[in-house]
Amino acid sequence: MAAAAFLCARAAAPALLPPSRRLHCRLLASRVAAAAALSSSSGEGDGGVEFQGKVGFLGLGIMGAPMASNLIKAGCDVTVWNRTKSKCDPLLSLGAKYEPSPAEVASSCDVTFAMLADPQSAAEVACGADGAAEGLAPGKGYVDVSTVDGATSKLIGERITSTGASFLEAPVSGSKKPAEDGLLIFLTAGDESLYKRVAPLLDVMGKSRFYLGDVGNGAAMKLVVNMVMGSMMVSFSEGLLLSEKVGLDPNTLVEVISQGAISAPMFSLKGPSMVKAAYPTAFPLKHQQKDLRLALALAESVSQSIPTVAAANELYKAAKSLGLADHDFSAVIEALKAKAHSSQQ
Ligand SMILES: NC(=O)C1=CN([C@@H]2O[C@H](COP(=O)(O)OP(=O)(O)OC[C@H]3O[C@@H](n4cnc5c(N)ncnc54)[C@H](OP(=O)(O)O)[C@@H]3O)[C@@H](O)[C@H]2O)C=CC1
Ligand SMILES: O=CCCC(=O)O
Repeated sequence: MAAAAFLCARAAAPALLPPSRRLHCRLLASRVAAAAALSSSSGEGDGGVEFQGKVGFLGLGIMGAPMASNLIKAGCDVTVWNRTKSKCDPLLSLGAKYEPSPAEVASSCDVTFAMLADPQSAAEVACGADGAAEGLAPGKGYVDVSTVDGATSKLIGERITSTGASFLEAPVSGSKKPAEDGLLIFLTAGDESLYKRVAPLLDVMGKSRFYLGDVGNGAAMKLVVNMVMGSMMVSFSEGLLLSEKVGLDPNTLVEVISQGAISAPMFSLKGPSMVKAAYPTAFPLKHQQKDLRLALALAESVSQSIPTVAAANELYKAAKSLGLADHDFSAVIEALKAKAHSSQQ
């Protein structure tokens, strides 16, 4: 059965909240104006929207740090934890509190977000020793925004709900810059009341949110989006290299693409630095390859053939073996260059 889905753009968010709700997390200044405009029609008298409760954040990498930072800047009471403790320091300077384990964060907060690297780390932080589940209890919520497969998400969800707490999966579309700008797209599934409860927080960190039904649907949507993105990047890389080889200026190709039907922000954003063989990391190549691996398993589970993705995955694997795992995923072009070089010899 197709998942029931609904989308809420940010400006519509305050209308979801009962007028009586008094939440303690003030929205960013830019959002207060939108909230105030809506509050006059929804009956909210104070012109602001607040979240009631303390917010935990586990995992302060490229994505987690700016997301937590936006919550703090919006006035939320945020407690952080990261495996490498030093990454907490910039957040502590902004006013965050620190707890020494995921369990202690979850126990001291009403809602805890997790933004971890992969299925293994997401499961470990949620369900392992001193993991978040050990600090959860009825009335609390756990929101996993990492990109994982549906089976891992379900496993995490079962452990979380066994404590009496609620679980929402909410992977994000959008990279480092949208995370910094509070413009992510949340692909949520799981407990719908938790979804409604954390909506004001999602609206601080993102520009839109989809509720997709049962746990697993958010993970699946995210993997489908990222498998398209990973294949697009490979195709774009092939185009850049071919244009150069036949004597065209690849910068002109980037410009031509930007004006036509296949225009995409990703090409305009990454193209100019790819031409210069520079790959400043926004989305690490190792995570893109992880997502292709998970998308291939998802396709296999329903006997769907995705040969383009399978071919793209091999190139990302080759790029990893060239030592490019921590570079931006656009560095996959280097695997194509290496292939061309070895076939010339
Ligand atoms: N970067 C992007 O553009 C986007 C990424 N994503 C997804 O978001 C997630 C995070 O991505 P991103 O922030 O880029 O990744 P990073 O690699 O920058 O951060 C990964 C985080 O996971 C933590 N971590 C890794 N392994 C463990 C472990 N075994 N135990 C505890 N913590 C661990 C890291 O801790 P430590 O600091 O100690 O290493 C760090 O906090 C991934 O699932 C990714 O696919 C989704 C959308 C966009
Ligand atoms: O998972 C990473 C997604 C990156 C993006 O959407 O730009």
